[in-house]
Amino acid sequence: MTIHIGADKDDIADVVLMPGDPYRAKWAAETFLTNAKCVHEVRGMFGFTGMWNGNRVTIQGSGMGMPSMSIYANELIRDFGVQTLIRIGSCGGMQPHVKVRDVILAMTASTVGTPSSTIFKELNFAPCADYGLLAAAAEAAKSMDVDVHVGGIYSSDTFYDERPDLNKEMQRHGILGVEMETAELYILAARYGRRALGVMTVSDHLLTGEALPADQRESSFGDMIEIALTAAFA
Ligand SMILES: O=P(O)(O)O[C@H]1O[C@H](CO)[C@@H](O)[C@H]1O
Ligand SMILES: O=c1cc[nH]c(=O)[nH]1
Repeated sequence: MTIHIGADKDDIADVVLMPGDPYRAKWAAETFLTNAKCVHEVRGMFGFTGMWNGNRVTIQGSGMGMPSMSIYANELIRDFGVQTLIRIGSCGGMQPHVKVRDVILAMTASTVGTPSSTIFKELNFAPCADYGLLAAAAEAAKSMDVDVHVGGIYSSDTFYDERPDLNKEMQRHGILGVEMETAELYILAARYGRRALGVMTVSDHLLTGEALPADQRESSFGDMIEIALTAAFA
């Protein structure tokens, strides 16, 4: 049990899926897992543990933004011994060929800064996905006939952006989408020798202004969850 995760150590599986939205965690657990049990609800940031295809899985909300992700990922890794962490998030599309509801597999996550920036100082560390998870997720998406893109994403510190020039530079350099957590997840996985991947569904588009409503962001992104589960146990 930690300050932010009120579960016993045995309640958390070795594989954890992490949506930003705790209600996406609830929906995913109820939809994809058998015998899903809510293992804690500290701050309403639910954790559920259940079975998928004979494998034990936890789905734990991360909250929004890298400081929140850092708290949950640190505790999952350091206190609960979690080995595989897969973000199942939403993101904004940044390229014309990336459409709303497409799935993005984040090979890398560029940032302005993360909670870990203070330790890197002048270094520009390159946060990247675990290759095995990335390859397995790409294979799963292909076999499911999902519209998937593999490439770089941008993990922003802000949702309401006062620096539109940063998004423009990311777009100019081929970045596929923007979200707010993956870079710090990749850095923590690298630091502690764990496997991590960011799988995101495009919920809105920076070029077209399209945007899905909150209820669809919570409970309709099933393809990415199936991709994440398949990759975790490939
Ligand atoms: O839908 P989630 O997983 O929370 O992800 C995205 O949505 C939130 C912003 O609305 C940020 O957390 C961003 O990363
Ligand atoms: O962080 C996010 C998430 C979804 N859409 C965005 O534009 N940004």
